[in-house]
Amino acid sequence: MSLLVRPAKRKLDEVEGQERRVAQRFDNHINHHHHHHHHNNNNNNNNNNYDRQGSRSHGLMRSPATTTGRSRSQTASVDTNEQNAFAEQPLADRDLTSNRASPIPFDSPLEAQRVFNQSASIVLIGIRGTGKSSLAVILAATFGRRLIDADQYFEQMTGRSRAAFKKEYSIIEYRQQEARVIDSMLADHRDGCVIACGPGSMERTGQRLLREYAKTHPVVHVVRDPESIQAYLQAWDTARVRRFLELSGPLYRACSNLEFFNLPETAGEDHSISSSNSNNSNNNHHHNNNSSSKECQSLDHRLQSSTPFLTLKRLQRDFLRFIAFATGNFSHLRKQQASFPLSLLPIESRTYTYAVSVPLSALLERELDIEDLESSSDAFELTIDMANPPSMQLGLDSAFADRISQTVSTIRRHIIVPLIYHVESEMPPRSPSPTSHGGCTPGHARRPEEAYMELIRHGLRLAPEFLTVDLSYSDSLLSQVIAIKGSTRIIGHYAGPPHGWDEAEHMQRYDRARRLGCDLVRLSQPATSIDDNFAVQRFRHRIDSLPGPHPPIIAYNTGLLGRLSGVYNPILTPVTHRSLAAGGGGGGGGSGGNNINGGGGTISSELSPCLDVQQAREALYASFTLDPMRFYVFGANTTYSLSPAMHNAAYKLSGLPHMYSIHQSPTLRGLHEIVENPYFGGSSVSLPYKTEVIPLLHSMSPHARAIGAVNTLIPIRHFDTPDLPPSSASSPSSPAPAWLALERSRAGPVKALHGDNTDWIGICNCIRRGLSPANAVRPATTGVVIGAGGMARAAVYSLIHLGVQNIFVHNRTVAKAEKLAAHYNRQQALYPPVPTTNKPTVHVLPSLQDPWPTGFKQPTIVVSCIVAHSIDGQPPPNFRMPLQWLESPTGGVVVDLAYKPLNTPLIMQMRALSHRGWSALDGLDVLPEQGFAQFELFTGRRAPRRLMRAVVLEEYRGEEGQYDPSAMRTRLQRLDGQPN
Ligand SMILES: O=C1C[C@@](O)(C(=O)O)C[C@@H](O)[C@@H]1O
Repeated sequence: MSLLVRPAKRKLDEVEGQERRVAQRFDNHINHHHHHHHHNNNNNNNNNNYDRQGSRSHGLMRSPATTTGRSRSQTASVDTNEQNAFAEQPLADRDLTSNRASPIPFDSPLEAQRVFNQSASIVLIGIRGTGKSSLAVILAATFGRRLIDADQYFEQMTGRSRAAFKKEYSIIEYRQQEARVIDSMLADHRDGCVIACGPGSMERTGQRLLREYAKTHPVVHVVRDPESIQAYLQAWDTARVRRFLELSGPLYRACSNLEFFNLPETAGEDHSISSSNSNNSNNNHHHNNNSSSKECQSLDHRLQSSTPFLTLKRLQRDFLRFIAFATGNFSHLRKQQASFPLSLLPIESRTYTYAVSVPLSALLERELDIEDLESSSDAFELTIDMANPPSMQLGLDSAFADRISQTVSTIRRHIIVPLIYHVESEMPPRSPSPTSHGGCTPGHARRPEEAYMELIRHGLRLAPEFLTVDLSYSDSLLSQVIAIKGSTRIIGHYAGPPHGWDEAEHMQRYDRARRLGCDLVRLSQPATSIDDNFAVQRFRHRIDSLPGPHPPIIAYNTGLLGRLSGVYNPILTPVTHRSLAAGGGGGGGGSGGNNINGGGGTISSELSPCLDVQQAREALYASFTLDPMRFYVFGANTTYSLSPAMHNAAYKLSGLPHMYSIHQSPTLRGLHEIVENPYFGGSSVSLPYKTEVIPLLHSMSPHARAIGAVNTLIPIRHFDTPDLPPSSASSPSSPAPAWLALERSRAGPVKALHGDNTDWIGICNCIRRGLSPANAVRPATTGVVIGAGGMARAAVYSLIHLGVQNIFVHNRTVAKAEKLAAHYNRQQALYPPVPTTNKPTVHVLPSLQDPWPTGFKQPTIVVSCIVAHSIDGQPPPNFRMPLQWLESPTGGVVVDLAYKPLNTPLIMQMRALSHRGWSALDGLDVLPEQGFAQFELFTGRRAPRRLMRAVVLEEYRGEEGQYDPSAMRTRLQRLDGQPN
């Protein structure tokens, strides 16, 4: 049949050609996005790029102007099939509810194993306006995958757009053609691609093929809030979008095995910038050039740096993390995890870890601060404590599913610890269906298997690190869950009535969970007496002494009487948080035993935790299980150090009785005084001892060794520890040494010292934060480091870690720069994970008058490591970047390590270039970032990041003691949702 157009060779070549354009599209896309949010802001970089590419039909997000243009041309010919969601003719409600909008009735839910080949193509599906295309571009650019857009593919294959095709042929012919196109699109691109499918691909054949594909490939349903979708589409109203989302949800969910909620960009900087610009656009239509640049200057002043082009940063981070969890491929994530040494250890290998347990109902009903909830706990447990609202559709209510997805995305944006997804097996009291089973709190009914399973299935789609499954359900349900767990680890969970830990029942339950394949087992029951706390300890010991490998056990008593066992349960004890206590105040005890917050269909339970992290930690120290330790910053001149304030505040918030103080000494010998103290916990090392201290060390981390400088000292108390890394340990990319997991808070004589370096982590994170997606590191990326001391060495190492292959060093004394370059060029062999083709090279830039070296791209990363204040009467160096090194068309990021003063000539220079895409970060940005890792190394606990940042900004005093609280507050707000 002539209708089934065979793809012409040339057309196919064009499709192939897309690959090469990905990077370009990415840059371009960033600008689109920027325009979209800040279209009145003439401050935009890269207008050329935008104009050059703007007319091409990418199906990417567009500026409002192009959006309107596109939707008009598109809708002119779109048929009435509801699956083409956003037709010009608004759909009548009748159309929306007609059964044609519902999924074809698959007889069973999609039971994909969610275990994928590493190179398996990733498919993104979703209605229009959810951001599939941006996400596809992010994935393609990050992993060098080929990008295929289903609508474009249709056009390449048939020589016509969908719309044109439908005009020319009958709807039946169109559907046949579409079936053929999607079949070849999926089948011919099974590996190495990112495939973005809009509503046009959701014809019946498409649904069937996608379902099939989802058995072996990640098929991600992309969801977004109706407001953002509406704003993007500029069509319909929000209520209608919402209804459409609800109706189409089941269809998309039936054809996908994963789900990502694309959060709106409203927080922090982006919000403040776009809102002030929109005011502007109303009033100053004619001279918006002027006013918007003025506006930007004043914003600039307030924000210290204006960074609208960083809009997609959070989305990029969120989505890449999601993909890592979803596919179980962590190689990309691992680099980021180096920022948090504890991330490199399996959580069950650490002792006394606590999971803050947060009910969904509380998150939906109240304004809770997720970073605050997470701070200092070791995992975040979301408990689904609400019933699935009755819905017209069978299965999980679409709007409820959206809310769960949105909540999970929001949590993940703010946390760095693992996420546990837990569905309460009990139904809220007013629910119908009172099928009672053993194991329930009296007065509550257990969720019916199918209702429970729906929520579990949905949870697995969100790829949490852990998911609990209630052991009171049948073997067949448990096996089903374990069969589709993918990369998620399953905690077999049972919270039952008091039975006695010495009786056979709990052991049988544990054995059953183990037999079925649970990765961990969690058992609890209310305590009826203090003695129950010792009984559970005996039970745990019995499990620990079982022969052979067996899943770790989490066992504790609930209720006020059971708190002691919660403190001593070694891994992942569920705990509550002060801010969840109903009346506030009163700590965990106040919320004692029940967590209800005024009904609302939530579950009240005596099984909710009634202990918080601080209380648990305090109990460990008060009972002499752990010891209060002493920490220091050691240097020749550390009087102004902000580290004591930063660390002490963090200890306090985390319930750690440690103390951090300044230890100043004119010689290295001063170190002995602090190390001799049996309570010595560790020390920051300041100038000038970062390299001098090396000969005193027993061992060094691979990072510190590669850099040749140390800023963190950790005491070694047990040489016999088998895990202790020998000095010549692992490569720089290897996981953290297991001894990190050992309890760090135990006093005793110090036998030796271990050295690490976290300065490079601080620099790395600041670069990452300031680098726009358009400047993502590629083989041609270059960076400049100013200075040649210990910090400069750390800076070069950061660039190497980020994958920069050509690093240029400038120093006033050229010989020192040459020494630094030689240090790294010599130890090339130290980077086994870097393929031989892209070993980094460090070059020297002898003079600021020189042109930028030919053959190299202009730098997009600059790190300045020179002190900006006068030392010993010497004038400050007043460094500025030579203009001929600042010609990067996409700007870049500057990190200036100085913080006295904050506004160095370099920072001022770069801030003035923000309209060209430059962002600037200073010493106050770097200090907390290196401090988080240090805190983890010192304490074996997660650092309360927001608090540490806040303390640094609050305690900072400029050269003359001046302090600008509002500027500092703004800086802090900008950091929301940027945990790394
Ligand atoms: O360089 C510094 C600054 C510091 O020494 C301080 O004085 O706060 C703390 C160190 O951890 C860090 O490497």
